[in-house]
Amino acid sequence: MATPVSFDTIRSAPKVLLHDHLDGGLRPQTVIDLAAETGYSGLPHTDAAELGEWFHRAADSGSLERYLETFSHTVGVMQTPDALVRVAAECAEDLAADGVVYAEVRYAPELFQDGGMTIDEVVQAVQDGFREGERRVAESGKRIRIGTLLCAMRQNARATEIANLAVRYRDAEVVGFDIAGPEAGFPPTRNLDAFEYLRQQNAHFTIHAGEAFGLPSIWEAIQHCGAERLGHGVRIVDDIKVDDNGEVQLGRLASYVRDRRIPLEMCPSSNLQTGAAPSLAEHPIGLLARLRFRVTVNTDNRLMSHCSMSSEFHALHETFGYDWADMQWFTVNAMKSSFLGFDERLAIINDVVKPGYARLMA
Ligand SMILES: O=c1[nH]cnc2c1ncn2[C@H]1C[C@H](O)[C@@H](CO)O1
Ligand SMILES: [Zn+2]
Repeated sequence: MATPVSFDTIRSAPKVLLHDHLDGGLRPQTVIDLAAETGYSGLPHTDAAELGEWFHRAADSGSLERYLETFSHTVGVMQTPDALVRVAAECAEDLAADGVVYAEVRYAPELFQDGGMTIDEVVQAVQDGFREGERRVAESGKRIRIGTLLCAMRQNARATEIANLAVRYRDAEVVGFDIAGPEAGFPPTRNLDAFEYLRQQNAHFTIHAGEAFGLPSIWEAIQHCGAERLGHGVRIVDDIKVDDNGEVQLGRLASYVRDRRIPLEMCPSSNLQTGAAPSLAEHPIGLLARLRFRVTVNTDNRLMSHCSMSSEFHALHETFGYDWADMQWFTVNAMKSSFLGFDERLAIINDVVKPGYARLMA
């Protein structure tokens, strides 16, 4: 008989995470410890439970801009190499404890230079932290692999420099590039040089698009910039019509995204907080999964959204009735869409993901 689906059994299932921000996933106690160690005095609370609650409430703002304001505190305490090593190592441990077997964790190196670190020192510290975290996880008898994506912030003008950094560290588990930050007023085409450079280097990139802004942003990300995946991409539903009889009609852009199997890095809890979807029941993931878009499930910011891969899967199970087969589908979708090489993706799917779900479904 199949294992019943519950939060605890979902935690034991192998999961793959493609969209998680390093500076959005700190443990509240770590924020407090690092603030004390580094002399950061701006925290609204010094009790871990209260601080965790504060992040969640403050991020629950209905707007992406206000949601992003909460990052000033996490970024504020991540300005030394030691802080970055600790945050990255704990990130690997927390994800592994939640049953994540492969993750692509992203961050913007340019945000961590206030204390004088060079951009290379930032990347090296984060890489050291992830390797340390992977080692601790292996010691505990589990296994996780973490690739990183380097983000450039839309509002700054350093995309080409950060793209170059991603290429320089591509053989050290930096698997790709992204642009993040406020979407309205900062179209991805501002960074065309960076995307052109990455394509010439045969490098991988995703773009946050179609979260706070609609179809033009998605269209630019794919057709002008050449994004392989879409961060969020929820607004692709604006190009899908469902009539009163339930008949579905896809516009040209939605068809293109589905036909080309362009992965959607969907982050349901985050979308509820920024106002990109009104409720989980009305979240476009239901329709997009039913239409067999290449949907993946992600956390975005575990601290701000007070979530994990397991809590996202569990909420989706309760809302849409997704079962183990659906969770395996999301997980295989994610692994197929990762920026690892083909052989490595296949090995994780065949050796880890499929046997894990087979056990749960047996
Ligand atoms: O959902 C998001 N949309 C756009 N930008 C975001 C989102 N979540 C986090 N960020 C920003 C804030 C972080 O400081 C930055 C790099 O991780 O990315
Ligand atoms: Zn994001």
